[in-house]
Amino acid sequence: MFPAITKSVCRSAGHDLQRTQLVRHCVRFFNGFSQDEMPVEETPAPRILITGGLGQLGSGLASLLRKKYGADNVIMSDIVNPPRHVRESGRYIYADILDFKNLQEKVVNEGIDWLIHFSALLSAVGEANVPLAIKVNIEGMHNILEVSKQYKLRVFIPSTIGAFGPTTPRNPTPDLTIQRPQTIYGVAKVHAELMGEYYHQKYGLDFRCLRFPGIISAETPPGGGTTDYSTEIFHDAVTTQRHECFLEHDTRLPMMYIDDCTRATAEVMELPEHRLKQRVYNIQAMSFTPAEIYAEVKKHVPDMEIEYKPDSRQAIADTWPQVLDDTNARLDLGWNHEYDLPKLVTTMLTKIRAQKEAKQRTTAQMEAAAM
Ligand SMILES: NC(=O)C1=CN([C@@H]2O[C@H](COP(=O)(O)OP(=O)(O)OC[C@H]3O[C@@H](n4cnc5c(N)ncnc54)[C@H](O)[C@@H]3O)[C@@H](O)[C@H]2O)C=CC1
Ligand SMILES: CC(=O)[C@H](N)C(=O)O
Repeated sequence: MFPAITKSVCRSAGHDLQRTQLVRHCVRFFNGFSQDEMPVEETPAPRILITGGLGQLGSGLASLLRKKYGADNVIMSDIVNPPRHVRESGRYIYADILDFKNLQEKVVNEGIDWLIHFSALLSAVGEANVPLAIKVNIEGMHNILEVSKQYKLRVFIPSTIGAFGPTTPRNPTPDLTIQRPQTIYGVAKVHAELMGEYYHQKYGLDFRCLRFPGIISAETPPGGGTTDYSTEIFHDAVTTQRHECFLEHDTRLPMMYIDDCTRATAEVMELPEHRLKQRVYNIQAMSFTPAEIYAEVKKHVPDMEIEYKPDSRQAIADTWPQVLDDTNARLDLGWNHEYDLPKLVTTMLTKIRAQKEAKQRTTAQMEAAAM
């Protein structure tokens, strides 16, 4: 259809081929190509912006994408001051998703191609501050879609098991089913799924979305959700050997280790657009109850104790799926999880024990230096 962009075309336009950013703009200017359509040998690394990067999911994804595309091409952003290790690990900028002009400025100045939108208020935090959740999760998301449309970005907005409600079939929950969530978090996510699909159909926006289960990570703490117990239990296992669980022993929920989640995100972003047969996919790794994860942890920490004290999060969990049906993601995207419950437990305990030992060594060194 279009002639392939050639180096001589770029050179004749006076652009420096070493600078991938200019090549990309040059390509778009001359040919109107999307990155998918460009000849592979000419495809420069995408420039990627992650919003809400200081949350549970951002750092792991940034680190994976930086290994693939180079540290300079992956820009983390958020509205809070980053800890030192984040500042030292690559580019970090301030980006408030509620400020549209600020977003436009960042996208243009940084030459962004892919936008990974992680800013959000999670389920429990959202219920505690509904007006702020509406602002961040709905108005902020509108800004993300608009800026992505305006600058023809490939955009990823994650959805969640929280996008389903009590009338949804819970085991298994298919991609296309009843969605009547009862939290503002869930309502906003259904809205994001529908808006993304609408922008795709009306404007051709390259919107991609995976519905994640509860995510479990050692390096970054969870941000105030209904599935947070599944990360907290590991920290308690390594410190006090006692966990007070805010869900009932038999509350089954879909869960996933962070490495599977970040890999899934990178993989869905990398696929050529024609591979996507739908814009929103469920992905599943494992499902367990608090009693089941406790039993698995106890194999490694025999003194571990658990007490069940359900709080307001129980009512939320009771409306969510127990198992997601991710057949379509496995067929269309080649999705496959690597972590099951036993592998999750050994990995988390090993990592958190190592963190604890490193902290103890640092404290000992500081005390020795102060003497
Ligand atoms: N963590 C999980 O278990 C799951 C997460 N997801 C989704 O993945 C995405 C990332 O989740 P997490 O990292 O866990 O969230 P998180 O709550 O840990 O982090 C969200 C980040 O958004 C930032 N933020 C808040 N207001 C902002 C604003 N106005 N502008 C820019 N940034 C702002 C916060 O400072 C925070 O660092 C969210 O969309 C969430 O709904 C989906 C399913 C499961
Ligand atoms: C499953 C999620 O979306 C999140 N962890 C939450 O519990 O709110």
